[in-house]
Amino acid sequence: MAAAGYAANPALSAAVTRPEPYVEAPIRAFAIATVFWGVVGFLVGVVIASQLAWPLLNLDLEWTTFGRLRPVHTSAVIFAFGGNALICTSLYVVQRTCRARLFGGEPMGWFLFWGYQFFIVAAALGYVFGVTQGKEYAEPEWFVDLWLTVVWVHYLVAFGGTILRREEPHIYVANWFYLAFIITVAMLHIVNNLALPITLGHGKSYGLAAGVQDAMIQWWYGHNAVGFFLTAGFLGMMYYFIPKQAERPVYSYRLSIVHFWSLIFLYIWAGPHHLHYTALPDWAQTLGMVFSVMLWMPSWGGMINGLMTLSGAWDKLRTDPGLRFSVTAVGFYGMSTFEGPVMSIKAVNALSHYTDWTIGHVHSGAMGWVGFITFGALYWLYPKLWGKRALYSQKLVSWHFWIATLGIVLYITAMWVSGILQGLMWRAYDELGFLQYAFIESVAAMHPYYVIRMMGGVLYLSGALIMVFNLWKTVTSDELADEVPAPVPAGIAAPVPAPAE
Ligand code: HEM
Ligand code: HEM
Ligand SMILES: [Cu+2]
Repeated sequence: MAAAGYAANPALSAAVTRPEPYVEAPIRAFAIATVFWGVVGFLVGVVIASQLAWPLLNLDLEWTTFGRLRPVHTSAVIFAFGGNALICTSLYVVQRTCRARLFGGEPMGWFLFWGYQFFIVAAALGYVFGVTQGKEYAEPEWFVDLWLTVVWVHYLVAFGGTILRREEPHIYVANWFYLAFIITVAMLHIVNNLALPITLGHGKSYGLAAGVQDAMIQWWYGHNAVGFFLTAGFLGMMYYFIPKQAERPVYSYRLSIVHFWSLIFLYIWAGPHHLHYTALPDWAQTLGMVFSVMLWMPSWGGMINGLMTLSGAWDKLRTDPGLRFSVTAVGFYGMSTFEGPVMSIKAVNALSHYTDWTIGHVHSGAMGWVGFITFGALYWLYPKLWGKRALYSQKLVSWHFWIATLGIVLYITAMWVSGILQGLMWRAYDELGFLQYAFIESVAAMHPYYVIRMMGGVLYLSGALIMVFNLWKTVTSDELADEVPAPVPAGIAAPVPAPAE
C-alpha cells in the first residue's frame, strides 16, 4: 500500500519515490463531467422552458416532446451534474481528510467514472425513446436500475474502504454527510425500484407495490432524494470547501454534529408532504407536515454554521468570487428550507400544490443551492487538480456570479407570481358557485411568466458557459502552482482547518 510505504519514513520516501499519494486522474474526469453535464442539463432546461412558453417547439415529434425531454432535464441536472459533482468532491475530500489513498486505487476510480457515465447515457436514451417506469426522478427501467446498483455498491465500498484505512483518527464531518448520502440513496433506489420485468428480454416492468402504497414509497424516495442527494451530499461539500475557501475552521464543530443527526433523522419522515389531500391516510399526511416544519430547525442550524464560518473573513467575499458562490448557495439553502416547511403546511399546500410555486421552490434549491455550491467548489478545485497557480480569471467568476444570480431571480420570482396566480385562478368561484375560469385561461395567463423564466434560464446557462471558458483557460495555462504538490505523508499537512473545539 502506497500510503503505508511513505508513512514509514515520510521525508525519505517522498523525496525518492514520489508516488502519487492520492488518486486524482478519475477525479479530474469527474470534474470535467460535472461541467459537461451541467451545460447539457441547463440547455435542456432552457429548451423545455421554451416549450412551455411556445408549445410549437415540441416539434410534433414524439422524441422531442416536453413529456420526454423533462426527465432528460431533471436527470441531467440532478444525477449527471449533481451526481458527478458529488462523486468528484467526495472522492477528493475523503482521501485528504482521511489521509489515505482511495480504496481500490485508480482502477476503482475509473470503474466508477465510466460506470456512472454509462448509467447516465443509458437512462437519457431511454427517456427520449419512451422507455420509462413513469416514477419521477426514478424513471429508468429495471435493467438500468440494476446497473446503477452495481456502480453504487462499488462507490460505497470505495468511499467506506478509504475511511477504514484512514491515517487520521477523526472522521471529519463532511465525510459523515457524504456517507449518509451514499447509504441512503442506495436504500431509496433499491426499495423504490423493486419491480418485475415482463420477461428478462423485455424493457418493461411492473412495480411490486400498487395504489397508495406505491405512491407513498415513490414520495418517500422522491423526498429523500432531495434530502440526501440534493442536500446531505452538498452539505458535505459545504463543510469542506467553505472552510477551505475562507481559511477558517468550521464555526461550530459541535453544531455540525447536531446538524447531521437531526437532519437525517427528521428528513426521512417528511415524504408525505408530497401527497397532501390524496388517498394517503390523514394521520400520515399530518406526520409528514409536522416533520417538515421541524426540519426547518436543523436546516437553519446548518446554514448558520456555514455562514458563520466566515466570521473574521467576510472581507474575502470582496476578493474571492468563488467564495461568493458558496456563501450565496448557503443563503439559497436557507431560503428554500424555509419555503419548504411553509409549503408543507396543508392549508398552504392546498394553494401551492400542482402550481408553479413548487417549480420556483425547486429551482431556488436546485439552481441556488446545488448549482452555486458546486460552482464554488469547482472554482476552488480546478487549479488544485491540474496543479495551476490560480484560476485564469477572477473577473470572469464575478461575471458568472452576477449573471447566474440574475437568472435565478428572474426564474423564481416569475414562478412565485405565476404559481400563486394559477392557484388563485383554479379556486375562484363566481356567485353561482361555478368555477370562474376555464383551465385554459390559467394556461394562457402563464405565458409572460414562462417567457421570463426562459430568459432566466438563458442567463444561468450563459454564466455556466463563461465558467467553461474560464476553467478551460485555467487548465491549459502554463502557470504552474508554486510548488508541485508533493505526496502528503501522514502527520504533516493538516487536511482541513482543525475543528474549532
Ligand atoms: C438553466 C437553468 C434551468 C432551467 C431553464 C430549468 C427549467 C425547468 C423547467 C421548464 C422545468 C419543468 C417545469 C414544469 O414542469 O412546469 C424544470 C423542472 C425541474 N428542474 Fe429545472 N431548470 C434549470 C435548472 C435546474 C437545475 C440546476 C436543477 C437541479 C440541480 C433543476 C432541477 C429541476 C427539477 C428537480 C425539476 C422538476 C420539478 C418538479 O417536478 O416539481 N433545474 N426545470
Ligand atoms: C426543510 C426543507 C424542505 C422542506 C420541508 C421542503 C418541502 C417541500 C414541499 C412541501 C414541496 C411541495 C410538495 C407538493 O406540493 O407537491 C416540495 C417540493 C420539492 N422540493 Fe422541497 N423542501 C425542502 C427543501 C428543499 C431543497 C433544499 C430542495 C432542493 C435542493 C428541494 C427540492 C424540492 C423538489 C425537487 C420538489 C418537487 C418535487 C416534485 O413534485 O417533483 N426542497 N418541497
Ligand atoms: Cu419533500
